[in-house]
Amino acid sequence: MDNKKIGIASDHAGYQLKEFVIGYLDSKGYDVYDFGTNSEESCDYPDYAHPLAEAIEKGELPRGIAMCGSANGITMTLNKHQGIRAALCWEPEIASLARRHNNANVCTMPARFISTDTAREIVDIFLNTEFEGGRHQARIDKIPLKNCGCGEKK
Ligand SMILES: O=C(CO)[C@H](O)[C@H](O)[C@H](O)COP(=O)(O)O
Repeated sequence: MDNKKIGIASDHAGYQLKEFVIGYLDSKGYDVYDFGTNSEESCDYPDYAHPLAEAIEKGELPRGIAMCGSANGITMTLNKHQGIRAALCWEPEIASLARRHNNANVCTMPARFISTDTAREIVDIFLNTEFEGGRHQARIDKIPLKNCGCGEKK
């Protein structure tokens, strides 16, 4: 998979930050796939989060970045997809842990609560930090309901 490919999505609240991050990724030579939204006109984050998640699940893109106002709604939506591990990153150390311990494949950011400088730092860490595996892989393997030993197992 081409590690220079990255998907990005936001709602209206995340639009300005999305445009900033696209410009930053372009300047670093990333191949950015923009799933919208395309303005600050009010919209619904699931309409943009689901297509991004599907592209990652299908293997068309290795990872993504997404933002809404608080990042809660877009993170909740992305994590409905079995192949997505979206982590809400509001500061750099959380972004590092999201990669090292959680092998996050989508970084989400709360556009209304972080600066562009912080967002740039979070993006750099998310894109350049390796997963540590080991005990963390064993934990990730238990995230799907079918592997957790609880109610949904048939
Ligand atoms: O933060 C969000 C969801 O978790 C969204 O960005 C919404 O925009 C947020 O809920 C605020 O909604 P509003 O329509 O922008 O007031």
